Amino acid sequence: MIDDTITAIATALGEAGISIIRISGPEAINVLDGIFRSKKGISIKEYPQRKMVYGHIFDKERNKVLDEVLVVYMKAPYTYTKEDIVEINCHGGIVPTRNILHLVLKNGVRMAEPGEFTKRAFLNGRIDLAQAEAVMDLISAKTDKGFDVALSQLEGNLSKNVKKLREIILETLAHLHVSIDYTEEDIQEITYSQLLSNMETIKDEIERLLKTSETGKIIREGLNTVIIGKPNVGKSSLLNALLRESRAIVTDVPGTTRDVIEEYLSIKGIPLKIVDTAGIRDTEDLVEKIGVERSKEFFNRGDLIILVLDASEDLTKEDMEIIEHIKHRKAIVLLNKTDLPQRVDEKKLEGLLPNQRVIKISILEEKGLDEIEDEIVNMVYGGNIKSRDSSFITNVRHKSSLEKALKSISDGIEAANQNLPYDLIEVDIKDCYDFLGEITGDTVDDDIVDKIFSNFCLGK
Ligand SMILES: Nc1nc2c(c(=O)[nH]1)N(C=O)[C@@H](CNc1ccc(C(=O)N[C@@H](CCC(=O)O)C(=O)O)cc1)CN2
Ligand SMILES: Nc1nc2c(ncn2[C@@H]2O[C@H](COP(=O)(O)OP(=O)(O)OP(=O)(O)O)[C@@H](O)[C@H]2O)c(=O)[nH]1
Repeated sequence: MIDDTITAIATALGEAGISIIRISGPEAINVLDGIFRSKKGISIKEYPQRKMVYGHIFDKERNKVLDEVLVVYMKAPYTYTKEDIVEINCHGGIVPTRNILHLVLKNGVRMAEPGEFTKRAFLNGRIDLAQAEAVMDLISAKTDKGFDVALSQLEGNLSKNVKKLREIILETLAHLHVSIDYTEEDIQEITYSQLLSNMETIKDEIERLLKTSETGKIIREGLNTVIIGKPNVGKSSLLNALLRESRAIVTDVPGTTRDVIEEYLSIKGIPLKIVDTAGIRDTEDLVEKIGVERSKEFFNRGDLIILVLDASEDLTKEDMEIIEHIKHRKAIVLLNKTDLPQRVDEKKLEGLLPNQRVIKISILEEKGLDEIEDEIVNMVYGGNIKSRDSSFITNVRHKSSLEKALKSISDGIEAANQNLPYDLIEVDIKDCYDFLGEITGDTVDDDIVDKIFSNFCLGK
């Protein structure tokens, strides 16, 4: 049982309309009662819970009004933490917020650790571990899609899938158990073929979930995208067009993009971390050379390569070299400047790069940009096109638990295929069950739980 009372500033510190100081725990209402003066001069305890009450925060020791506020008291267990909660809404800004926090801390309340409110919601059983992690993802989401996926997980959609799966496993384990020690007569024994069929179903579902993790990772972390091409083909112009604002320098002198520029943008909700490299070429200029080295490094690390070619000029040796390098990479080829007389044979180009889409564009005339965006969306969702809804594995911890569960169930299947004794298979199935339980936090060590919440922000 958690019996201390915690507090934190729930809003970002700085000049703002209002700030919220949150208090959770058994002493919350007593603490508020000691520092709050309602307009009518009656105790906050006389007001109904979950109603905003107007008044002032008063420091008795200093005989000083700290701020004009609105406060609310929410009674356990129907609150965020399932404990008594008090929220003080004061004026935004560092001074009143800090002063009120200090006053609360002087009244026997302890400063909350990062994520402690949400941790209490988990420990008190309002949400499971995957849902708690989703809270953090909600806050850190950079795009609509990232937010939607996190919200769906907070609502328990991932947890529901995992729980369903664990129920099937538990049922299989029950059948297996009677087959091993013949105790309970009302549960039927299981044959090897039934066992195998059950395990295959479990394996399929785990694999299905795992397949969503590639897209899930991109939704959460962004797609590392590298824009590559010779000088002057229009790389910076492309970046600007995608950003719809000019942050990279655009000129017609080759080599203006000296180093690597990184930008974040969102394409139909998919976060892209775009790197605009210094033109890949041989150069005598040292500064440029460093840029070029870094370009190559980024090129090797990118998840997606966007090669820009100038359609109005013949392909050069440098172009051919880059083309050779991207043959086996996830790449999109853009034939730019198609507003000018065309000298590049696109059929020949498509022949050189049979696995990549070649898209004709003119950044100058703003043609082909939609097609680029559509192609990126298709590449990201790829095999997951059916699951364009919001169910994705976005969390590496969940992915790793699923991988371990998959390994266990695969071991079990192999054992059953060899007609090995049931009690050996039982161990694999039980492992699979436990690994899946790590996701929802049913089977997870305290130190892992602590580590997860320590990455949360203060006040959440
Ligand atoms: N002022 C304020 N705004 C906030 C929050 C908060 O804690 N305080 N939230 C937090 O970060 C988010 C909302 N999330 C919440 C989730 C659950 C409960 C809650 O009280 N749940 C109870 C009762 C639900 C009900 O009334 O039906 C429960 O689940 O039992 C409150 C907020 C966003 N906005
Ligand atoms: N005609 C035409 N010119 C374009 C088009 N796109 C870009 N340009 C021009 O091409 C020149 C080079 O564009 P940049 O975007 O600076 O090219 P870059 O590849 O980033 O060049 P570096 O920084 O040297 O690597 C500029 O004068 C652009 O205005 C296009 O679609 N058509």
